[in-house]
Amino acid sequence: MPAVLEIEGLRKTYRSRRRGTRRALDGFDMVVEAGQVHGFLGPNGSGKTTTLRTLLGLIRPDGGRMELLGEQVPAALPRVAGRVGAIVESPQFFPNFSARDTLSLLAGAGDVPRTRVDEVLELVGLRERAKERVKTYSLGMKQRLAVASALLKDPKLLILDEPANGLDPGGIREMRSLMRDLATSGMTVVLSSHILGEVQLICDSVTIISLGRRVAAGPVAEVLAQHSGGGYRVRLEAAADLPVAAEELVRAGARTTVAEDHLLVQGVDKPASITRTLAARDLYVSELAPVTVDLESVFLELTGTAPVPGQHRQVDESAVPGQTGPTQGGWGV
Ligand SMILES: Nc1ncnc2c1ncn2[C@@H]1O[C@H](COP(=O)(O)OP(=O)(O)OP(=O)(O)O)[C@@H](O)[C@H]1O
Repeated sequence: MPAVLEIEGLRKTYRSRRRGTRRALDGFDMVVEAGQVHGFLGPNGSGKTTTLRTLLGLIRPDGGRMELLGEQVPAALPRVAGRVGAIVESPQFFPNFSARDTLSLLAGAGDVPRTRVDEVLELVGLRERAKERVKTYSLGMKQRLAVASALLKDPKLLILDEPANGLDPGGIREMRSLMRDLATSGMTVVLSSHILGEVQLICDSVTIISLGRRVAAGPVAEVLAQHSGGGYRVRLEAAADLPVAAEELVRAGARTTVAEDHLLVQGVDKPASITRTLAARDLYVSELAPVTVDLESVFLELTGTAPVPGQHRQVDESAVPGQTGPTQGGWGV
């Protein structure tokens, strides 16, 4: 399978008087093969958005090589832009326009035949409600409208930054089947996400980024198999004791990671040694279970941090300068 997205040694350091120097990407590599749904995973601030925005020419990198659809970017962006659809910011729509008006306007601006508007409305499941005003739409419908806008040019590659963000379980399910349908139709989909269970369900392959570097990549099953280190999930009667308990277990020789409400403990031969170590310090275990390996535990092991729901985006993230109109976040139309 040819690669439709290839990044090698990407580097980016932000320098600002107010926030000082921050190295966002530190020699990052990524490869996405054609026809896949590829999950791009990483904790808050690990460099996902910087990567996607750099690929799309919205940020200038300090070094590295990037290719989209076999052409070097940013130099070839004017040539490849028509074949890449992307949503990297929350799109803004005119609230009094309908979905059809919104897409017709974008189609007109992007030299896209009007017949494509009905096609994409059908694809994202908005045809029935296409004449209603956007302000009456649920968040899930607005997300689907955003995807529809990115699909207008019938892209070969679709890049979505946190497409399931803020959606209820029904909306997430709809987004999941939409991604799968698009991949079945031959499109390659790259989605950044912190909803790991979701990624495990819909993605063929993943790249995990931590502190601006790739820490794991490959087909989901392979990444899981390579990191089947197992271990135990440990909960305590008082969650406030987790950091102290982690210190004790590390002192006793176990590899221990602190998550929001539990510890992941690895490198112990018997679970009894965990309870014994902790009880000796008056720390009482309320639950101790072997970890079945899923993406969440691999992610935790590799990045040392649990994804925090609802905190995937930097609150201080700056807007893309110079973008106006109904789809601020849309690109490639
Ligand atoms: N405009 C900016 N100026 C200065 N630092 C920035 C800027 N944008 C991002 N950063 C910093 O660069 C690092 C990577 O941020 P980035 O937004 O790419 O991560 P992310 O993985 O997308 O995180 P999130 O999931 O929270 O959006 C973070 O330390 C962040 O604070």
